[in-house]
Amino acid sequence: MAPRVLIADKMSARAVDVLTERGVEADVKTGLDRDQLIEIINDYDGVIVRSATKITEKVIEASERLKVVGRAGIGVDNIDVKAATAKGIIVMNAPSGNAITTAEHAISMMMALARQVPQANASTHAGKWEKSRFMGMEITGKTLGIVGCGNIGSIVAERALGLKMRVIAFDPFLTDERAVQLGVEKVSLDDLLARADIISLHTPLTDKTRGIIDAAALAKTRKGVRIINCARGGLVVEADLKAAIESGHVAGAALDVFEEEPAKENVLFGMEEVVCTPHLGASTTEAQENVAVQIAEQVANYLLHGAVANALNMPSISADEAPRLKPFIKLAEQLGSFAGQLTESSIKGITIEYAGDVAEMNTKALSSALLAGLLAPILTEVNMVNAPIVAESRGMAVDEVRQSKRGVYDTYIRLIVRTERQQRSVAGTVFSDGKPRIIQIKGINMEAELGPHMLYVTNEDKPGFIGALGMALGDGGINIATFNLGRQERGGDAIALIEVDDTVQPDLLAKVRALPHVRDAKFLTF
Ligand SMILES: NC(=O)C1=CN([C@@H]2O[C@H](COP(=O)(O)OP(=O)(O)OC[C@H]3O[C@@H](n4cnc5c(N)ncnc54)[C@H](O)[C@@H]3O)[C@@H](O)[C@H]2O)C=CC1
Ligand SMILES: O=C(O)CCC(=O)C(=O)O
Repeated sequence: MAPRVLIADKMSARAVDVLTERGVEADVKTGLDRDQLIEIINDYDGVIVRSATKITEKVIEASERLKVVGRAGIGVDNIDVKAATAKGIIVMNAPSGNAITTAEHAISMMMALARQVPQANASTHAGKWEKSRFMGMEITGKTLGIVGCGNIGSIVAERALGLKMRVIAFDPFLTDERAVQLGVEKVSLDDLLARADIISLHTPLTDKTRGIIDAAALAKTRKGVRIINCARGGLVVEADLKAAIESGHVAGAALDVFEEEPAKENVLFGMEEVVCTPHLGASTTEAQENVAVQIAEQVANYLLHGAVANALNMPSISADEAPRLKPFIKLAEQLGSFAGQLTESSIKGITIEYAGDVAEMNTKALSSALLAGLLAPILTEVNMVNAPIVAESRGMAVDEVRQSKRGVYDTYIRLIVRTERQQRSVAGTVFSDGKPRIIQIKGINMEAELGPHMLYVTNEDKPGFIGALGMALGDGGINIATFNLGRQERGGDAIALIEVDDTVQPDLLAKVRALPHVRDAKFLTF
């Protein structure tokens, strides 16, 4: 029986052509509400969506037959990837097809803002001929500040340079070499805020970028600054932006994305200085055809041949090696994620040491899993398939070293990350219970299992530290699940890796950092 795929959002008809040409049955049913989708999802092996249809946990739960969810675009915010992963459903996206179009939308928004095109259009249509009302700003020679210089941000930079703008960029993971290649000046966020005439956002929405443009950030900007957001709604605190426009500090804003979408109501609606579009960044015929063809090909290849491309949650491993490799894949991802969550400047290179038995396994898959773990806290869409290419395109040197067993462990993986500022190392192994353990951090031995919520503290080995830390966490209502300690030598550098039952909020983390003998503390999730 031919596999069946549901196309649940409006997209280029080429998606249907590609599926049917390859022998996959395709049904187009758009505008379904949650219950309607739940009712029919069991009839399909695959579903392809854009951003309107939400593939929630409930939809995933209702599907016994579903094997793959395809996103005709980049962001997968509308898909519960965690729930899909838990059920063994692959989630794929089409990561590059709409980047140019979205960058062009950001440039259009900048022009519309600079010359008040939408407002002047409405006024002219109303027969007002208000020639003196609309005084614009010339773009040439102005400074554009790009926050997030990845696929889309770098295309915006290239276009802006063509418009004779000066381009500065803040992206902690932009290397000096790439900045030179693009012709942009790499700056700190504070520097960007202080210097830019126009700020354009192009980062994913992560814990670090949520609210990156808030009242505090806006207070650091030049009077008359203009803000553009064609990335994700939560990057800008909308109430703070409204206040800054009302005070006259911010001259205007152009927004394609909103904290809540579809945005039928919003605090910024109705403001003369604000230009809005309804998440149209990727809406061109060309981009929609690119992403529809790409995702249809990927979904068909998976359903017909088991080939995996651009999957966010699936390693490419053969059926034979899967059982043995699986716990080491998890270990590799955890080592990468541990280092990735701690890294705050651009990664120059990494070394992955495979020692003992693991050196004989599919280290390509392991290195991909490790890179995906390392880059996931930093980039929008990284998966085991694309992580090595992403690392390479960012000038990150990856060395693999295989060696025979050394020390007390039969086999282990060690990751060494070199950034512009420092070198960090973390090693782990898989015990006979099949569970990964961290066995060394920064050369300090320990044995720790990583849970969903971890607190990582670096400190001086001094009496009283553990009691004070336990007390601070207790006062903050945080229960400790496991407590793992290691130190270089008596009184020297020490680390604590603590599994806690709940999220450690930033104010409590600040209290932990302020404890005597503590050097730093980070909250990590796995
Ligand atoms: N409006 C629309 O219709 C569309 C919106 N998008 C959105 O645009 C955004 C960017 O997409 P891509 O360029 O493809 O992603 P990308 O992953 O290629 O680039 C993101 C960049 O942000 C940087 N970054 C990460 N954390 C940062 C931080 N804390 N501060 C500064 N920079 C940081 C990364 O280093 C990376 O260079 C995504 O949120 C995506 O979902 C994408 C397509 C269409
Ligand atoms: O499909 C769309 O219109 C939205 C595109 C988007 O936001 C994305 O690809 O991340």
